[in-house]
Amino acid sequence: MAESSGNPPAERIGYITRVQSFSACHRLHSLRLSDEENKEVYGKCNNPYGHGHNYKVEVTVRGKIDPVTGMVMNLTDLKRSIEEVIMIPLDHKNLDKDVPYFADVVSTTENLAVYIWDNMAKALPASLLYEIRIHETDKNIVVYRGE
Ligand SMILES: Nc1nc2c(c(=O)[nH]1)N=C([C@H](O)[C@H](O)COP(=O)(O)OP(=O)(O)OP(=O)(O)O)CN2
Ligand SMILES: [Zn+2]
Repeated sequence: MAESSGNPPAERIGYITRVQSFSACHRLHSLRLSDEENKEVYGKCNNPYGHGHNYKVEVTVRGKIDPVTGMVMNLTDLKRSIEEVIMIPLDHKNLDKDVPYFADVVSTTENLAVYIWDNMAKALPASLLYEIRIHETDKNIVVYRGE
């Protein structure tokens, strides 16, 4: 039987990440630019008919490793929050037409990360959310940590 030192074990901080992919289409178009300026700024991504991505999102939470359960939080609970915050509103949707937030916000991956952060932060226990990392393509990755 391990000897207990009598002092409570030091608090250990852990980071856990759950990965979720979803498919959606969008068009990069700013209401604050003219059609010409939009074409200039966004190029092929301003195509009026849009284009799609298979986004891969990594949701990371940071917190104390509970000395009783051994968990920062139950990944099953994180999975449920991801279903509510990401899959139901975003999967197989047109971000610009089906998601009210993007009616007047350009659906860049940066803004998508902010959207997911803001809604995930409401769904999780306070101050657990650490990072949203979105792979828009194999080559384009965006990270947001609530700043
Ligand atoms: N800062 C940002 N720039 C761009 C974004 C973005 O969200 N933030 N998004 C796009 C387009 O959505 C586009 O679909 C992604 O770019 P694309 O050239 O299609 O993808 P790749 O760079 O991976 O393509 P390769 O041709 O294989 O390099 C553009 N810019
Ligand atoms: Zn795109």
